[in-house]
Order: sequence, then structure tokens, then C-alpha cells
Amino acid sequence: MWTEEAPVRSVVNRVGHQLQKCLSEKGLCLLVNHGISDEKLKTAWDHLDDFVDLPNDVRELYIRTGDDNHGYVRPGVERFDGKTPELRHAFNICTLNATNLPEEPLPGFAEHISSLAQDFKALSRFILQALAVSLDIPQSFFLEKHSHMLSGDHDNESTLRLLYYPPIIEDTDDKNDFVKGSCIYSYQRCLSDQPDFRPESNPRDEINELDGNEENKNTTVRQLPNGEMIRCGAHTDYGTFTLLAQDSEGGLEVKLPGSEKWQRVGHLPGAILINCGEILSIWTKERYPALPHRVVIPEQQHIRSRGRHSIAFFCHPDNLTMISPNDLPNTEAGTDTVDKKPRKKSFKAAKEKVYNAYQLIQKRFRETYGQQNSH
Ligand SMILES: O=C(O)CCC(=O)C(=O)O
Ligand SMILES: [Fe+2]
Repeated sequence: MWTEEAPVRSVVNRVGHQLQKCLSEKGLCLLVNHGISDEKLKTAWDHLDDFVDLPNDVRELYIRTGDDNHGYVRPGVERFDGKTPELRHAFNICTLNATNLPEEPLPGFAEHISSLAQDFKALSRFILQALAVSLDIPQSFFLEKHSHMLSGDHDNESTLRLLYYPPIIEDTDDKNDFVKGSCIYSYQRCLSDQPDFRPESNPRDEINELDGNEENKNTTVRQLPNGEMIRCGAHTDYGTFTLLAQDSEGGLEVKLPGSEKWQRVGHLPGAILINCGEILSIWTKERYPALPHRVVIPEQQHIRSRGRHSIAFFCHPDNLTMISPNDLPNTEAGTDTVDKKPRKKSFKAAKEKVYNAYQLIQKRFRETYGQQNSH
């Protein structure tokens, strides 16, 4: 579809026009024919499973220290709402030349994951150009602001994150904390090749999450008031956009722009989802709104007793890029055509005082990692 340096102009234009429609209306897009094979994604998940199976003291050697975002994050360390632990293992890769990868206990890990990170970087560079086209601004506009992705020079926070959510095994003794269980990629359950945005009623829609729910202020149990549990709390991503590949276990839910309902995003085999982050939302004055999303645990016992995998690539601007809603050249997105909509906090803050990408992202890391982050 493209080469990293010179994507075919007509393809950039076509994708740009599609992005314009779906990102402004839905805040997300599903990408197909993106060039990253399903096999390559599954092999990465196999490597992550092998990592999670390593003894605790070996895993500890690769732990994220907070000096940068690189490394292993144990279940329970991240807290999107500031208090409720996320039930997942994460491995962050922030550079193509990472030295602290578990190559010794897991031969092949480093090479495979670095190559996958390179693929996601190339895809992101393509999307950055298509995004510019979609906003009718020079094709290189965003590319120039993301020139240090994965360079390892601490000038850019872009990150490839491998994720594993352990099975939920009901256990009356409450000892089931973060069980690593067997996991199968159950592609046979994907009956449709269409994305599954379900508008029908969902029992969870009526339920507020722990965030803002007075009754649950002090609890740390990842449970909705109706007893349903969630794997990853509701949040918007911090950067420009996120590329997300998920296995067929399901659970990802989004709030589309203008809606308060959580809607499921079904698994489209091979597709990668793009969702807008807070920085793109600031740049475009919310024409491309940051997409609230979360991962819930499937209701059916036999599905929740399996693990779930995903891979996210968080595309961030270079750290010193100032992020202002007035940056975009004077186009429809660069004028205040949508000023009557209620504004998000991040947008208002950016309008009042301009921060650089590093300051905005570190503030969000502090909120997510709390005391455990050394920044
Ligand atoms: O695992 C997923 O599908 C979503 C992960 C996510 O939203 C995140 O890590 O920011
Ligand atoms: Fe996210």
C-alpha cells in the first residue's frame, strides 16, 4: 500500500477522505489492507504469553521504571480513574533499539517485537500524512511534528504496548487476582466480517462506572454496580491517535461522539482500529474528538474464563511540539466553526495555556500511574 518514505499519493488522498468522514463522525476508523499480517500480531501475543509465564523475579528485571515508558507493567499498576487497578499485563516498547528486552529468557522476542514496532511506526507515518490530507493542510504537517517516533533519543513518547488480560476465574475465596490461564485465539467465533457496532440495548448502558459514582468511591474492586466487571477502565488516549489490534475475545466498547451509550466494537479479523487521542482533538478543535473507550469482561462464563490480547501503538508528537488549537493552518478545522459544542477539559486547558506534548503526556501519566511513577 505504501513505502514509508513515499506513500502513493492517490492512496494517501483516498484514505484521507475516508478518515475525514469516519474520524469526525465516529472518532474511530477500522483499517484493512494495512500491511501488518495477522500472523505477526499473533506471534507477538505468543511472545507476551511466554513473558507472562516467566517467574516473577525474572519479569521484575524488565519492569517499567518511569524514567521512560519502556518496560513491563504488572497488573494493578495502571489506574485510569486514579484508583481502580487495571487487570492486565502490559509490555511497552518505546524505541526500535531497546536494550532491555527479555531476549535471553525468550529468544526471538526482541527481534519480533522490534520489527512489529517498525511496522506500526511506518503505518503511523502513513496515517499522519492521510490525516493532513483529510484536514486540507500540507501533507507533511503532522509528519514533521512526529519525526522522532521510536528513535530512542527521549524526544518522543510514542509506544508500542502488548497487552494481556488474564482470564477471570470465579473464586469464592477471592484468590483469583491476576491468574495467568490458558488462552486460545478463538477466531472461529467470528461469524461476521462486519464491524459490530451494536446499537441495541446493553444492560451496562444504564450503569455509571466507578468514576463519579459516589457509592463506589472507596472500592478498588473493578466492578460495575450491577456486578459486571471491567478489564480496562474508561479513558481517552493521550496522544495524536492510537492504532489498536485486538484478538477475537471481544470486550472493547466505545462512546461515539454525541452519545452517552457504550457500544461494542466487534472483532473484524485482521483490522486495526484507529482512535483519536486528546492531542489530535486539541489540534482539530474537537473536529476529530478523542474517543472514550474501555474493555469489559464478557458476560458468558466460558468467554470470561479465557484471556484476551491486544496491541496498541500510541502515536505521540515529538516532546517539544507545542500543542495549540491555533496551530493548524486556516482551514475549516483551524477556524472556530464548532465552537458551540461543550468543550472537554483538555481542550479548555490548551486554549488557556499552551503546553508542549511532553508536559501534556506526563500529566496524564501521573494521573494513571499515581505515586508509582517517578516523574
Ligand atoms: O486492550 C484494549 O483493547 C484497549 C487498551 C487501551 O485502550 C489502552 O491501553 O489505552
Ligand atoms: Fe486506550
